Amino acid sequence: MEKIIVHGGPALKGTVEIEGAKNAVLPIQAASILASSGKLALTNVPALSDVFLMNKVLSFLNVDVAFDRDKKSVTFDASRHLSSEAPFEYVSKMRASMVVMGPLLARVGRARVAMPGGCAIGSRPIDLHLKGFEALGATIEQHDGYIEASADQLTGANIYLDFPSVGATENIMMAATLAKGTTLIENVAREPEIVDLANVLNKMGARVFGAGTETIRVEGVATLHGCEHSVVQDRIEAGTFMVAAAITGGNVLIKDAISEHNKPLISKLLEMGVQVRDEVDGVRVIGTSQLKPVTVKTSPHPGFPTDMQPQMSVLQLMANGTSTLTETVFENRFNHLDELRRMNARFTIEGRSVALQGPTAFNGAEVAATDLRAAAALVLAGLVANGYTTVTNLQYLDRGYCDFHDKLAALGAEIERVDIDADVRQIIAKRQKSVSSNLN
Ligand SMILES: CC(=O)N[C@H]1[C@@H](OP(=O)(O)OP(=O)(O)OC[C@H]2O[C@@H](n3ccc(=O)[nH]c3=O)[C@H](O)[C@@H]2O)O[C@H](CO)[C@@H](O)[C@@H]1O
Ligand SMILES: C=C(OP(=O)(O)O)C(=O)O
Repeated sequence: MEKIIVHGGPALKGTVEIEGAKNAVLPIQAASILASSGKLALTNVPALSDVFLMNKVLSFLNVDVAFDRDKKSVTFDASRHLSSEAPFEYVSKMRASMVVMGPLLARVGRARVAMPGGCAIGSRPIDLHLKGFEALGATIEQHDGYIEASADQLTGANIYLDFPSVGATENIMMAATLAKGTTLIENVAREPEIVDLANVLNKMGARVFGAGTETIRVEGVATLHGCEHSVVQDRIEAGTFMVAAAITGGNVLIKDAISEHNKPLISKLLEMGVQVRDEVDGVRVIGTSQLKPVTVKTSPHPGFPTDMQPQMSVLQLMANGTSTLTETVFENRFNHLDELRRMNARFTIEGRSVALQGPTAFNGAEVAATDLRAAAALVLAGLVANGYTTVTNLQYLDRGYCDFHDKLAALGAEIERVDIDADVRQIIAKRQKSVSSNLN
């Protein structure tokens, strides 16, 4: 078992590099299915467990996948005959593998995908994805824990999403690229990752208009081909390092971060008294010892991102006074707070809101991550806690952060990642060696 051990104290200083966005690359990987000729060649690909898993799903579907970790690149060739089934083994591990469904329907005319379950942060239904496919003319059936969608030829339609779901927008947009006629999708998600996906689809020969606004229009084309693309920077990783700089009273340049993508977070940091400024090669964040309390409410982009909520709660707990935080996107995304309580955090939850009582003198403790951003939040609290904090369940962290502890250590944090089992194996091996040398 691996653990991160962090000793609180040092103010972070220096420059940190950000990877390509997990939430952009995953649907773009799935989009490779749409290319019946040529290769889709991606650069700025983060080495994350979710990215590896999506590569496995695509290989299973008979897409040829070549990943180069050193070059941070991956190439997909989907020109062969493709299979249409994404089994439970994958979908249960990563909900985002659902986004193969739209591309499969469009390219193969059939998709059989294991029904995704909920996860720690919420029940996460997929009704909007399915309604969209049905509107495009697909027949949807559910058997033995699988969703089966089929259509000889998808046909353009007008679709209104009840909620601007990121995954549903991506799935429907991809399905519509090869549909006959025009599809109008209203009340869509407007996240930067949607824009990145639309850019790739257009490079592949699709005709997608309006990504980044509330309405997307897709004019169907007959076929799509490969292309080259560099994945957009990860605004959530960038935001996490912004909070790390702010929380420790540090001075950090987040290289190549796009401030436009992090406006809602930056606006809250400024309100708290943190200095944030655009520089030629990124965004600089300079902390303050006098953090002011703020009110934060998550909502779909361009609102405050739910994926920054757990990290933000740690910063709010450091402010001089009571802050409030309301989670409107997921129904169960306060799990990290119970762990933070073990580190001395004081708060009161009422429904979807929490009153966070600052300032907090965090104490080091043994804590366990419950999900991806909870893992990051616990490490952040450890950066300012008295003594040592040990964070376990790092499989969650690895879904979305690459070399997180190394990047923090390079900024001056006293942090280490240890493999307890490897240490135990080493101790046993050493003992065995000394026993055998005593016997000789
Ligand atoms: C891989 C990826 O990009 N993940 C992101 C994506 O997840 P994901 O695409 O799953 O998130 P959605 O935007 O779809 O979900 C938002 C809300 O809508 C609900 N909903 C969604 C679909 C549906 O058919 N029915 C329904 O009720 C969900 O339960 C949730 O409460 O957007 C989330 C919201 O910004 C982020 O937290 C995730 O990091
Ligand atoms: C919730 C997240 O991701 P996913 O939708 O992949 O679970 C996240 O990135 O914080």
